[in-house]
Amino acid sequence: MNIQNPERPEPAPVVAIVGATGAVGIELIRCLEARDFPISELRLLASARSAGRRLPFKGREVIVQELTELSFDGVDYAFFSAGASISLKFAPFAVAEGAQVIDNSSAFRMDEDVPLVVPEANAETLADAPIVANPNCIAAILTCALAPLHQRWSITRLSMSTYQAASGGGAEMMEELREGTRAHLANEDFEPQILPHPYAFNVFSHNSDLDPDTGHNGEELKVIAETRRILGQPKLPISVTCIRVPILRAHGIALNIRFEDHVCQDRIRDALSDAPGVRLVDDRALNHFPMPSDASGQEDILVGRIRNDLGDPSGRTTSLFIVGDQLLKGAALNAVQIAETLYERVAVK
Ligand SMILES: NC(=O)C1=CN([C@@H]2O[C@H](COP(=O)(O)OP(=O)(O)OC[C@H]3O[C@@H](n4cnc5c(N)ncnc54)[C@H](OP(=O)(O)O)[C@@H]3O)[C@@H](O)[C@H]2O)C=CC1
Ligand SMILES: N[C@@H](CC(=O)OP(=O)(O)O)C(=O)O
Repeated sequence: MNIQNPERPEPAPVVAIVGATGAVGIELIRCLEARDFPISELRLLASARSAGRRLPFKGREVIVQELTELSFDGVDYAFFSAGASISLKFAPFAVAEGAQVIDNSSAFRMDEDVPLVVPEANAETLADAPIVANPNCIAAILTCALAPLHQRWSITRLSMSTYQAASGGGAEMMEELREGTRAHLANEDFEPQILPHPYAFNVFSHNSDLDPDTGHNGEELKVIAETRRILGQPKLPISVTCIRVPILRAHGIALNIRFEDHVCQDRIRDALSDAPGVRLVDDRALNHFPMPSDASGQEDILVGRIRNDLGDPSGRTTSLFIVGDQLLKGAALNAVQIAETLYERVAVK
């Protein structure tokens, strides 16, 4: 398939997506199309189960191929979105073929040689490196919303609880929520397959493995480590509790930010209202604040409920609520923004 864009330098890149049939993979295809990323060939890769499936791209259908070690011949950009073990095994083959890897999994995020990038927060760290990592979805949404504050004022502590949607767990978890809800409403038995608990009309601790020493789950530990790395503050105190909620799509974060000094709420509002990738939703009169139903399918992170934390008598803590579609800014959109920046660099050389 040749889809040449006459506005861009030739030849346009060959792009591969590993995990193209997954929740993130499908959004990657949509993002590449919506943002008109220059592509001469789109190679869609997944497991043998999906080989032969057809997925739409720019008014055509692209046939999904089984991922193998030989899948990366001639590939310029390889987006990996099929889990850490697949990235660890196959990214080296993509790199060996000269491809730029942009990895959505957790495989390389804490590797010092691999930039971990949210363009709004730390674009300056996007060095030329064969693999660039896309953060955990909560870390990406959080740091995108924090960037305009972090760039102006010194943050000395973060404390948060998350409200994580089914989409964070992929296509099968979304299906489990749909099916579990349908069965619950029909008063039928339903045995969860993906999650350890009934999902419909329920709320529980994030399903990642618990660390026996700290009692934190894997998601919480990733949020702490990755947020510190993206903000360039390796010792920033962060308290986090990650919770799974029965929402199909878009994660919420109830957040308290402590600054070094008092920062007036109007200045915080001003900083957020001008920030790229952020939309202020903070209407006290209408009690309208960020919601997953407003954030789903949107590129922007919604931020609101901005107020002084009355629990901190020093007046240095601000409370707010963030909601972002983690399939977009937490994954596909962020990855495509990284690729766009890298491609622009190549194009001007
Ligand atoms: N969901 C989210 O919000 C976020 C996810 N991520 C990361 O992105 C990755 C994908 O997540 P998500 O899309 O949600 O997951 P899904 O379960 O929805 O999709 C998984 C994808 O991986 C493919 N896959 C699985 N096993 C293999 C294999 N052996 N060989 C080739 N392809 C395989 C699947 O193909 P098939 O259909 O053939 O089984 C499918 O395309 C994960 O690493 C996740 O941690 C990162 C940030 C946010
Ligand atoms: N763990 C997130 C999704 C995600 O970002 O995963 P990972 O950090 O493994 O890529 C969720 O369950 O909602």
